[in-house]
Amino acid sequence: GTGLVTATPEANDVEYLSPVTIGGQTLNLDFDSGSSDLWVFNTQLSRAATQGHTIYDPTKSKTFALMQGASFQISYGDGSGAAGNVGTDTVDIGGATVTQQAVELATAVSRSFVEDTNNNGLLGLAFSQLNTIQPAPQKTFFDNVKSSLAEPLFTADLRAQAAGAYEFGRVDTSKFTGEMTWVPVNTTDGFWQFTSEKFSIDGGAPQTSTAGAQAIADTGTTLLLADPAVAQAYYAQVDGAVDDEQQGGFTFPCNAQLPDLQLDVGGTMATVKGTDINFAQVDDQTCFGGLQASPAGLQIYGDIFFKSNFVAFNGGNNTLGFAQH
Ligand SMILES: O=C(CCCl)NNC1=[NH+]CCN1
Repeated sequence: GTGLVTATPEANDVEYLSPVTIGGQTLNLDFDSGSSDLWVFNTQLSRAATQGHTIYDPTKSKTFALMQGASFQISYGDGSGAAGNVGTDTVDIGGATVTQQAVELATAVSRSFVEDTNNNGLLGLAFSQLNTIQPAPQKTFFDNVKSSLAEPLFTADLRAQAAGAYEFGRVDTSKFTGEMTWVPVNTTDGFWQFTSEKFSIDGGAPQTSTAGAQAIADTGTTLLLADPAVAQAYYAQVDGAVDDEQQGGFTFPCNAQLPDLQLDVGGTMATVKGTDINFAQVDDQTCFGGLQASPAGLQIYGDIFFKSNFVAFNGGNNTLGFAQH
């Protein structure tokens, strides 16, 4: 089978939310290819924490079962996190269905999740080895649904300030232009990880940032966090750009002409449109860059990258497909 859901951007495209039906109850969740837990806001959380949120009530589901003695605790690259207990229930995403999917019920969530009232939980789409359930890690929705899909893959079609889609089981070739390039994924760390060591600016001469530099395809991260050499070289081409510690990264005059950026994905260059690199206004003249330096050694290609690139995640042969859209 297949499954298709809309991916609706929040303000400033900070994240994208998609409807998921759990035991007959539909919540909007953030699909996150950079983590591997499915957790939801639910009736166990305090009234203060759930104010404004849509919550899952396991007592109202005919198909819910508690996973005795199981718990989870997750923290994300941005410092946010959640923890709680675990059950199983029937999970449906646009027609693709898993019975007895591990559904993690938060009993504590960090402030940023409480404040983001459109976000009612996360659905992890990285590899199951990263699942945080104890005493025994559980499989992601994609791992569970994969064998029932027409093709063992899902695609992310995220758009700048417009509705996009996640699709399970097929590559809709009408969603992109040109050819799709497939690259091998290194699953050792549990991410959709690939080599990305070259870059060019506005189609200029390719430069190497760091030999062997790795990147992950991460729909759960808002920005494009690249090797510091990439960010330095890019903003050197933008008049008035500065690395502003107070703002927490590179800013530039909002009327700046932003060049396109090419990044290699497993050896083939993918383009990130300059227009997508203007992330958000931070004061009347100043804008904050969608491209920033990655703090760790790992590059994290988040939603900014996906706005220019349609990406297919193939769990059958552990490859990633990229195409401009
Ligand atoms: O945690 C990460 C980075 C993995 Cl290296 N991505 N996923 C995510 N979910 C919420 C914030 N960020």
